[in-house]
Amino acid sequence: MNPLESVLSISDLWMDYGGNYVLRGIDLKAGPGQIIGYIGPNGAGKSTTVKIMLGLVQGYRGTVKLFGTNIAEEGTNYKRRIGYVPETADLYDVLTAREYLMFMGELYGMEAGAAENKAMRLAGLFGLDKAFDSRISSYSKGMKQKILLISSLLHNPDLLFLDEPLSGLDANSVMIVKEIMARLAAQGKTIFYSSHIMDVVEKISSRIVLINGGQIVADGSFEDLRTKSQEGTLEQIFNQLTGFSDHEEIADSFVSIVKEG
Ligand SMILES: Nc1ncnc2c1ncn2[C@@H]1O[C@H](COP(=O)(O)OP(=O)(O)OP(=O)(O)O)[C@@H](O)[C@H]1O
Repeated sequence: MNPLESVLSISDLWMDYGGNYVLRGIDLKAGPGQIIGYIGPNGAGKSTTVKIMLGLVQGYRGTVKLFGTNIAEEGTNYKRRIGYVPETADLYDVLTAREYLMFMGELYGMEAGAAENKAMRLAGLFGLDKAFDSRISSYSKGMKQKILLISSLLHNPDLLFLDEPLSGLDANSVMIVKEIMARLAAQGKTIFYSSHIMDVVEKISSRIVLINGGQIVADGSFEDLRTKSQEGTLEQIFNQLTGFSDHEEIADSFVSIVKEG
């Protein structure tokens, strides 16, 4: 198999909800060591693509292969090699971090003691040692996000789906997580990174895939995209490729309505 398709291969992926097409022929292949910035406007179809790959959404047309296996034909074994940080997570927040992470580790097939030990050391590196036995419901937004990141990585997955992984993190933690991602990619992990924070995507992605209206409208390194679009920043490229130039007009109208007596 071509190493550049060996982790993930999506061919002609279509998905509709009651006749409303949200994915229109997505073709995407990825290999080890890539950090793919998967971006697009709200409702473009990013989460739907990711949820299909995770086996959470059925009823699509096309072929999705992970690690060379068609996910429609295999059981759930391939999921052991996947980690996922969802945009909004329902953490079982009556549990403590220790209980939650042990539970997650066991779901991924880890032995309880091994999961506990690894979770405790990872939480310590995120400064969560003192809170490790407190209920997650008492955690701040950033602390919860750190737990999600740990739980996505506990089983050492080869493919990571991260949806706004830096959400709620302070500047120091953001730096740590960016470094972690770069190191994981250097070890051959594949990272699928969805975010609306364009300057971070621009910096950390080795490849950027822009989806609009359920179709891929750009795929390449930031430098490739910049050369093609003749724009300076990823934010400008994003606006150009999604045909958006009305921000000032919309802001004017918004503020004038706000000002109404
Ligand atoms: N279960 C569902 N039933 C009906 N429509 C859905 C369902 N899930 C998603 N959609 C629609 O599919 C389209 C794509 O949604 P999706 O969540 O994939 O977008 P997204 O690119 O992840 O957006 P965002 O940036 O807002 O997270 C949207 O129009 C959404 O309303």
